[in-house]
Amino acid sequence: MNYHTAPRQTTENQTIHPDDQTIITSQPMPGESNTLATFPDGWAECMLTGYVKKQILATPGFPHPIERTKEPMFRISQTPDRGLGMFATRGMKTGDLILDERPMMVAPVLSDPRTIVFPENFTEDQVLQAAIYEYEKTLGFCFRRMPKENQQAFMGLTNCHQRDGSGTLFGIIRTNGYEVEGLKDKNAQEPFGIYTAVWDKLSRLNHSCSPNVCRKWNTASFSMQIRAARDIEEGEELTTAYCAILNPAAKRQTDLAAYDFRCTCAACSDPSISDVKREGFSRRPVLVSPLVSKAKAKGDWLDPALKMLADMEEEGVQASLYYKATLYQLVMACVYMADKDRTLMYGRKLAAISRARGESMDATFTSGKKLKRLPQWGLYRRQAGLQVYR
Ligand SMILES: C[S@@+](CC[C@H](N)C(=O)[O-])C[C@H]1O[C@@H](n2cnc3c(N)ncnc32)[C@H](O)[C@@H]1O
Repeated sequence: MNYHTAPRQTTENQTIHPDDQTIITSQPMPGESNTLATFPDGWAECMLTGYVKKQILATPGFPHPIERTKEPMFRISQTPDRGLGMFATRGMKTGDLILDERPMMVAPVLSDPRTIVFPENFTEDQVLQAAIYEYEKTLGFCFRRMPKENQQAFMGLTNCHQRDGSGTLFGIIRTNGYEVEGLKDKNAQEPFGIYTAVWDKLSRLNHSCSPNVCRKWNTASFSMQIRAARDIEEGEELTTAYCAILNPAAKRQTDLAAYDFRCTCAACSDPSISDVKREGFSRRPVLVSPLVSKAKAKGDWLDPALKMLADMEEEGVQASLYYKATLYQLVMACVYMADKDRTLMYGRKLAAISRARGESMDATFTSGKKLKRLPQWGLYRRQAGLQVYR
């Protein structure tokens, strides 16, 4: 594989590389003399294309410092049955920041075998093995640039791909990597052209199909944040999702096979009820503006969304986008009913889950004054209603 190793000098960031050239670079660039002690937010050794490097450097605010919590929010310790895990060291509210961390390494999810020339008589299997061998070799260059502390932390992570020919570094990446949303090659064709990253601490999060944290990548700070997806008690294990949580249990187990464990969470242990509920979450009722629909009883506007919200909370799927969408629907129904107290109550929940997801929201639904300025606020006077489709 052809690649360019960029020196760790700040001036190196001025070098323009061709879009499709693979580069090994440190980002944010710490400069040659820095160590983790003198550059405490850390940096990632990255294997990426010239195109992605340009995107990173052009991100407004890059390199923004990472955000720190006032007190430590977690510890890493042994679980009874799933190796190490992260645990809350204090009670938290939805949206609270738990950790903002820069990765140790960023690399393509898969190396693209189409960029390598193999002997014509190679079988498909030989091509795959040779591509993995080449990829492992290139990852080695990335790895050797890491500070000693990170090399040790990286090699100490779990590797559940020790017997499938993955190679040690690739095996650790496959076990511990989270996709870095936002970094994508110019002509990305998944699974090629997308990126994954490995963290010292965040890679200790175990999986749950009812996760209690949301993850959010931020290119400006070149870091991933986790925040509480619901209220969390001190001592609770912090969990994230390694797969799409609204899929049926059987599909989730198939996706999790890549991590070499069977999920035994409540939803997987008794999927008959959970599967039906989760399937329904993605077909939630739709509310239509009162201007285009006939008046209905107020309960018809609110009850389906309230029932959906309660079911989602019982299933523990607050980290799903549909939870936020249901809350938004509830807030809008309360707006159309001119029910200020309930608008603000659900508005605060909506603001908290938006914070948890790392999505900004203005104060329209959390401040009585701002709410009055919302054009929809006056619409209830027109005596219409919200049509509910099921
Ligand atoms: C990213 S690591 C998570 C941290 C890991 N427990 C450790 O000790 O480093 C992923 C590995 O943790 C284990 N794991 C994660 N979630 C699990 C779960 N819900 N049940 C059983 N094992 C799990 C599996 O061995 C999986 O391959």
